[in-house]
Amino acid sequence: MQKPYSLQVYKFGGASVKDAAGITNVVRIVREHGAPGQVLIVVSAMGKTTNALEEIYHLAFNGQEYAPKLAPLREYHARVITELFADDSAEQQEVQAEVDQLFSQLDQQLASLRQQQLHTDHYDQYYDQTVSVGELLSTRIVARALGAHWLDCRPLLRTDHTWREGRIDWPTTEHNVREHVPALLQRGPVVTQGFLGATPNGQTTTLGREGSDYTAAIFAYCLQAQAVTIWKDVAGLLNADPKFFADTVRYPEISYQETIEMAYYGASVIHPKTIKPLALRGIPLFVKSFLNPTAEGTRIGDCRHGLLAPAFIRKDGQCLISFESKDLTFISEENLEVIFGALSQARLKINMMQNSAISFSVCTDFSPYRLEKLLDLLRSQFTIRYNANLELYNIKNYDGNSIRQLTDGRELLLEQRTRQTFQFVCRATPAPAPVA
Ligand SMILES: Nc1ncnc2c1ncn2[C@@H]1O[C@H](COP(=O)(O)OP(=O)(O)O)[C@@H](O)[C@H]1O
Ligand SMILES: N[C@@H](CC(=O)OP(=O)(O)O)C(=O)O
Repeated sequence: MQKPYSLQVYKFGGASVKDAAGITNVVRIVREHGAPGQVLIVVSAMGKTTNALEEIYHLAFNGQEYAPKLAPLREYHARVITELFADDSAEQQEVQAEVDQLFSQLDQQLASLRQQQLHTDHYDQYYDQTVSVGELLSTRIVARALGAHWLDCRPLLRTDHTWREGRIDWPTTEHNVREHVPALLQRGPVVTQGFLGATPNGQTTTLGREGSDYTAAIFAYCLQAQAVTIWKDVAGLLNADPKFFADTVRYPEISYQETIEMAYYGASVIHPKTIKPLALRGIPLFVKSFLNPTAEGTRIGDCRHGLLAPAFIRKDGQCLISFESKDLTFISEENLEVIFGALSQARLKINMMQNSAISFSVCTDFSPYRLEKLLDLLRSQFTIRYNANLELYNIKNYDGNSIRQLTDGRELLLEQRTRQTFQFVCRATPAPAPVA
């Protein structure tokens, strides 16, 4: 397909903009290592800001004191601004004023939430209105440091009302992006927020934790970009998370299909929804190191390759839930329909499942609110037991050796294998050091 714009989309995550030195490095990458042509830069909240906002929001929602947690976040942003811009310069004052305004609005919102004592059904909706401020803050600072145009992505990225996991309305989003963004790009680099969208009536939504990679893919799809580069603190897409596994190997090139599966199973380096829009328009995705921007990294695209080194994917914070019929009746299609319906209503995603004659087990991400909702829906019909604080491991392209490396010494609570993937759930313990 003819690409009308020679556009690169860059995505910088929280780790790359965690402090003033990081933001200076981002500016250097865009200026010195950027490809010729236009560039759209998608930025996440600084460092662990989203986690901090989640905690602050949780306190306010539950009527608790949040101010002692909000103050350090405000100071953190102010410190970065002080270090990044010349003392008393106009740009320092302007960006500080923008950030002050966002913090004041946030404080008002939190104070009102704290008073209201809303039902937990509203938790996800107000979460989006609150936690989204992290990206508004970071992009104000990064845009100013780059001398780039700041773009509020929310009026463009239209979603439905699925709070915390807004589903993109593609035709409207594509129309909006194509109508507004090309003219801005002609004038220079544009900085916008990852992770955010908005409903038709303008309420902010978020796209799921770590969703900024997906935002980069959405813009790239709509604008038919040449490529997307996500800048990470690792050398590329590796066969395991180096924070938990020793001797990892980098994939220099890997197909969309392999990557989508790794991301789906929980390789947190790429948000799982990122790949599909890029694959649909044949846009390559580069994973590169912001610590070593000239290094090769990984190219993800429409390619063929031989057998890859086994990939080890670990997902923590898991919960194994077992349902048993109360009267020893078999787990039938009718029972499964009820269970699946309740899981969907409670917004619990199945990561692995298995059934036997009178019992059905699912492994999901642990969320106390959602689990409580599921129990409310099903406890009259089933005996339900669950274990939390578990880990789910997937070995893609496994062999006997890789299975032994990971399973030896562990008590497996659930296990399954297909031709390409070996999966198991076990209790959380320090991970062994396999690979290579
Ligand atoms: N297969 C993998 N290859 C590389 N990194 C991985 C992999 N799986 C998990 N990771 C983790 O992903 C991290 C980078 O992703 P993330 O922290 O989400 O980046 P950012 O927030 O900056 O976008 C790495 O530091 C690494 O610990
Ligand atoms: N800030 C959001 C969105 C995101 O994608 O962040 P990061 O790129 O740092 O993973 C989060 O932490 O979930």
